Amino acid sequence: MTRPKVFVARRIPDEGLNAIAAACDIDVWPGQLPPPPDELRARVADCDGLVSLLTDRVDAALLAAAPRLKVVSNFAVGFNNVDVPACTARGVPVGNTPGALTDATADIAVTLLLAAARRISESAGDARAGRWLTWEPLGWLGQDLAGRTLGIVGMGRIGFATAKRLHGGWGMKVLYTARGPKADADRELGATHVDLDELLARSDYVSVHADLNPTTKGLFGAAQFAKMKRTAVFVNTSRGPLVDQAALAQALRSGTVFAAGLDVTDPEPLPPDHELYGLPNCLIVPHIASATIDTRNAMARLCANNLLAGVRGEPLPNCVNPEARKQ
Ligand SMILES: NC(=O)C1=CN([C@@H]2O[C@H](COP(=O)(O)OP(=O)(O)OC[C@H]3O[C@@H](n4cnc5c(N)ncnc54)[C@H](OP(=O)(O)O)[C@@H]3O)[C@@H](O)[C@H]2O)C=CC1
Ligand SMILES: O=CC(=O)O
Repeated sequence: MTRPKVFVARRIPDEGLNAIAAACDIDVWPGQLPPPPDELRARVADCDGLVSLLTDRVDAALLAAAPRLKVVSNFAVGFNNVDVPACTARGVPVGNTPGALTDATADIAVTLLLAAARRISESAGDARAGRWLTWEPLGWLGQDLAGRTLGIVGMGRIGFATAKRLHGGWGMKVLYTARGPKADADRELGATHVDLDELLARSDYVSVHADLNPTTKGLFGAAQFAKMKRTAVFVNTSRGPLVDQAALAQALRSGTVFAAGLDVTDPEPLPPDHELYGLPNCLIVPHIASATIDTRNAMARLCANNLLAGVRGEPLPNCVNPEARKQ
């Protein structure tokens, strides 16, 4: 019996790779950088399965180049890099890795929020550069967290985990947006579902967790930053395109908002000369929210399970388009 052929678009942890290799012939892209689109298309041409990363665009052109493709297993919970309707139309199920990275991502949201509020990046840079001259009564003053109001934009898995940490640890009051009220957040965190304008006006901290979709692209522009408190801290661990970065830079420069912490930008990587890097009240880390050893191993296991189910024609354990199997 011929073994399924699978292209893995980057080296992922061995726990996932070995499970796939035990059942399939695998071709692993060896580069640190993603395969260019034409190379990706060429590599999947005779494949039954694809392991894609959030840096790989899976679109109609790729599907057309891969007539045998039975499954796309995305090594991420976000799947905005995949044209899901095109996959569904071709009958190709798309897998993702929900839950495995919820805690790690919520930890980074809290880290960014605390670090931006307390000016950690700026003050550490000053210390390293010899600008720590004495204990300063008015130096490096930041914002408190205890008892303040947290606004969660997108109360899904990661939004909830972030709110739980900040409500439980710092007694923060929680406001949130989502497409509807969330009974667990209301019950467990005493949270309140509000519209975005109210959330922006009332929150001391705004943490963004909504997925990138047509309703969230460009959700944060100059008008939204203007509605926030001048003492507010803005955190984004979701996706860069939710934010108009020029508007954010202007808001940070002018003191319209106090500080920002970003794990995601648009584009990624952000060019080293980008204006946001020049702002002392903007802390940027390179999309590391799921980057712990255990989390990446857990993602690799979920990713392999999705891939293997797909090449066998079985339902994926975590599928974003289960309707694809009916095509
Ligand atoms: N930086 C990183 O490394 C990581 C980033 N991520 C990002 O975080 C995102 C969220 O992940 P996860 O929590 O697991 O996903 P979920 O699907 O559980 O949460 C997404 C939430 O966004 C809400 N939402 C969608 N559109 C809107 C809108 N217009 N206004 C308000 N809320 C909206 C959804 O609301 P509803 O429930 O009502 O539909 C849902 O609750 C991922 O899609 C990914 O982009 C995830 C992991 C790591
Ligand atoms: O950004 C990471 C993801 O898993 O989504």
